[in-house]
Amino acid sequence: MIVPDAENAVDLPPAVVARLCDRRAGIGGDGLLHVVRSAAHPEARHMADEAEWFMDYRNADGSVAEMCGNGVRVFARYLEHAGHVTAGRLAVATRGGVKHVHLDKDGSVTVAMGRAVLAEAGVTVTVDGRSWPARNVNMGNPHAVAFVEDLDHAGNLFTEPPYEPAAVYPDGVNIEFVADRGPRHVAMRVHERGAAETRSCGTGACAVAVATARRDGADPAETGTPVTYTVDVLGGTLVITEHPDGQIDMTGPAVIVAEGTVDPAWLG
Ligand SMILES: N[C@@H](CCC[C@H](N)C(=O)O)C(=O)O
Repeated sequence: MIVPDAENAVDLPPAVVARLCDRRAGIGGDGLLHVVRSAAHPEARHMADEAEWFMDYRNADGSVAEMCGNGVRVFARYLEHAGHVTAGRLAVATRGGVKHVHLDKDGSVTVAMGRAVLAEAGVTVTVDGRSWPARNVNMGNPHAVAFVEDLDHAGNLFTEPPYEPAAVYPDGVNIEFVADRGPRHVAMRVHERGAAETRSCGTGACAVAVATARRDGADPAETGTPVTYTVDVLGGTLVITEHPDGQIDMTGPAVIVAEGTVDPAWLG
């Protein structure tokens, strides 16, 4: 859900965000993108020279997250739709730093996601009596990537699958389950921190692509050749390329599906 508020005048405490994102009592969403001018937001003022707009991202439960990969692509789509930018390249400020986005003429949106950080300390994730080791990948936000034979083995994902040691992720984690679909082609399901199962997670898809590449013995830093993975998510397909310098590009569609106004009395 996108809330335009250029001058940062709308108060969005966690309870209001959670209510707006509630699919029964509110509008419904996996998260909320508060669209604010960087200069008008205390957390983004230092990025204002580089990026005019700040994506103040909140998870569906009202918690704050560092980054949202799909969010930043649809954020750019909204800026174009509202006439703030034209197609082409633009910079968006996020809590994970400034991200460069390209609005392609074919309707797809590519974002330069930065580098993945892979940590040695992983966890073991358990669902319905099955356990898998999960790779620890940070994309600005934390991920645990588990390779499974069958995506159904991830269960219903209504609640967060238990993992240990819990201390590896003191701020919580997004958990991806990955199954092979073909050469450099995988499918994933995700349980997102602060949102439960979602139909796509962009930072998650990047974490999955990098973890899969390393599992497959592919490292662009070593070969000097970019590596591209197609990642199927429940909501569609994302294409992830890791370059020799570690930079990751993510491409996929971004569509605004509806617009409306919220009754301020309800919001109050
Ligand atoms: N739930 C995530 C933030 C949102 C990630 C997102 N869906 C994406 O597309 O990257 C978190 O708390 O880190």
